[in-house]
Amino acid sequence: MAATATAAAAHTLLHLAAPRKPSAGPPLPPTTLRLPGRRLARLTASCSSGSGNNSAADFPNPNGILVAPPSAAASAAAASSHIDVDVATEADLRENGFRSTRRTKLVCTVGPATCGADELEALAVGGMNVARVNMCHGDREWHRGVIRAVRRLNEEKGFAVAVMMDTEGSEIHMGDLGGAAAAKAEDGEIWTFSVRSFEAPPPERTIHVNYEGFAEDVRVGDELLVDGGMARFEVVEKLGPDVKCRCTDPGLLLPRANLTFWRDGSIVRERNAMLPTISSKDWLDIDFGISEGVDFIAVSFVKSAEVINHLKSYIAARSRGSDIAVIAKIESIDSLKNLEEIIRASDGAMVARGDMGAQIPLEQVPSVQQKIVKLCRQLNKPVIVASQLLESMIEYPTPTRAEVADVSEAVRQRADALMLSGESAMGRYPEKALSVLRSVSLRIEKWWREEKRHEELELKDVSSSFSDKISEEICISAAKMANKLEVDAVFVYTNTGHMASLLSRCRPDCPIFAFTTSTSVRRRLNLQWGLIPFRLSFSDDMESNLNRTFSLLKARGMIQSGDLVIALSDMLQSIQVMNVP
Ligand SMILES: Nc1ncnc2c1ncn2[C@@H]1O[C@H](COP(=O)(O)OP(=O)(O)OP(=O)(O)O)[C@@H](O)[C@H]1O
Ligand SMILES: CC(=O)C(=O)O
Ligand SMILES: [K+]
Ligand SMILES: [Mg+2]
Repeated sequence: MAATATAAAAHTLLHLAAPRKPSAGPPLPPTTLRLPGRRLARLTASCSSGSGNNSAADFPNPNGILVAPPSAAASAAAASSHIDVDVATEADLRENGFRSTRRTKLVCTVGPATCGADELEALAVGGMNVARVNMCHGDREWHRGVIRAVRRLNEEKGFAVAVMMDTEGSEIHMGDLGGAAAAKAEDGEIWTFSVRSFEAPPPERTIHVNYEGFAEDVRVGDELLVDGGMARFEVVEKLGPDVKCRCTDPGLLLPRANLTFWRDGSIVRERNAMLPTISSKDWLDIDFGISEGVDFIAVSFVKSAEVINHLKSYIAARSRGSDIAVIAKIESIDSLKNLEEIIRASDGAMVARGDMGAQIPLEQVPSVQQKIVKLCRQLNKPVIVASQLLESMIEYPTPTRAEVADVSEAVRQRADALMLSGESAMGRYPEKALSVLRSVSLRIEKWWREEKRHEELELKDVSSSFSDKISEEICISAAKMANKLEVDAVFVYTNTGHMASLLSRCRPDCPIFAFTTSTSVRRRLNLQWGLIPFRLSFSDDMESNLNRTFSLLKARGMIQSGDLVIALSDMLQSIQVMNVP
């Protein structure tokens, strides 16, 4: 790896054998920090004449983001066919400048409000990194349509949206209300909860329950909570398969809402705990997900690491060389008991606050969230904070102050990703909700950097092999150097994505450009904090990789001469600091 430094570039190689402190290397040119954002914003504002490859991003959309018109995107892609970057990320780069691109990733649940091609495209343009489909709702044909529409969007319009399939899991929930959007339960009303199946629509004030042991297990006097307390009932009478309940807290019943029952102030779980985490229907859904090539499978109501290991071997056996990542949803008491082993076994985790809030007292949810986010970062697993982030936006076009504060806190905790549920699945303002997540993330991330609140989080060793340990130490050092030298970006060349995730774990001040040869690794990296994934074919020769990357990115106006960059690769295990020639 001879450093054939270009005359213009100060080029430092830090070899492992003879490590030198960054300050001991040849002097770097003064770090005149550029503001590529301003430069590019000006450029794009005036480049309708089409200055070279920059003409790809000239369209202000209603969200104020610059997007490529399809034809220009296609021609830009053809012009630099060796590097792929998501068009929405490229727009973010141009709008905000690359030091200020959004680091927090955004997951949107797709539902009836967003399953059309235009709505999906609007979400992709608005910054959706991952589209989630929830197998609790809709049938496989519906989900197939959504997954294929996302793939088409990626292929035809240049996005890199990943797909997450979320399993139904076998917790107790209500039926689908015979197609009604919701039902209202009023104080004092008597409702029947029954294990009978009904022809749609069910009789008035009657709710189907999916759990056969329900009528056996509840007792008169038990409290029945819908969606963790959105409505509350008391069991007054048992009549064979029917359970009569009086509404004690009025509320809205949504299709397939989760049910829990409580006795003497504790949740009743004996039989519930016997249900398998992955039901037969879930296995069929998983087969479906594998055959449709989803990027992530999120497992609902995980209880132990065992089920994650089982699923991972199942996926490996069903699809050799598959890149499907398994996300553990932390939403049950058992998952909290076995938290560390579950997260270690998984490829990532979700703080599923909806069901979690039905199983533990609500006031414990915030501290549990913080604990899970921290632990995931320690163990180098991406973590998603989910549910009710902007709940009021299901109906209203602006969030409450409290919701904005909640989103800010998740961003401040440096969670990898935030998720929309009902807001994007069936709300009235999916795009607005997404744009609130985007703008709050950007603002809080900027505030954090300006305040230089580098939290002194001591990162524990996560690697088992010596070679992985070297990678880990390189990433920690590179992130420290990046902050101290105020570099513009870290470039990482990675085949598996591992080195990119180790860098993301350090949460450096600058963005991380992650180059990988595989489209599926690239989509998977979309869930991780601060990573800007590119697809690029590269070789073992770092010198030529760098030169090629520089010229490709320069041609697209994404970097310019003089930008200060740290480059890493998982082939060479080296750190290089250089200015873009
Ligand atoms: N594919 C779909 N078809 C119809 N409605 C949907 C669909 N996906 C989501 N929804 C609606 O959006 C709401 C929120 O969706 P989401 O899947 O995030 O929530 P959830 O059902 O509470 O999640 P989970 O079951 O994983 O805990 C659902 O309650 C449902 O009403
Ligand atoms: C997302 C989810 O499953 C929950 O919050 O319960
Ligand atoms: K689910
Ligand atoms: Mg849930």
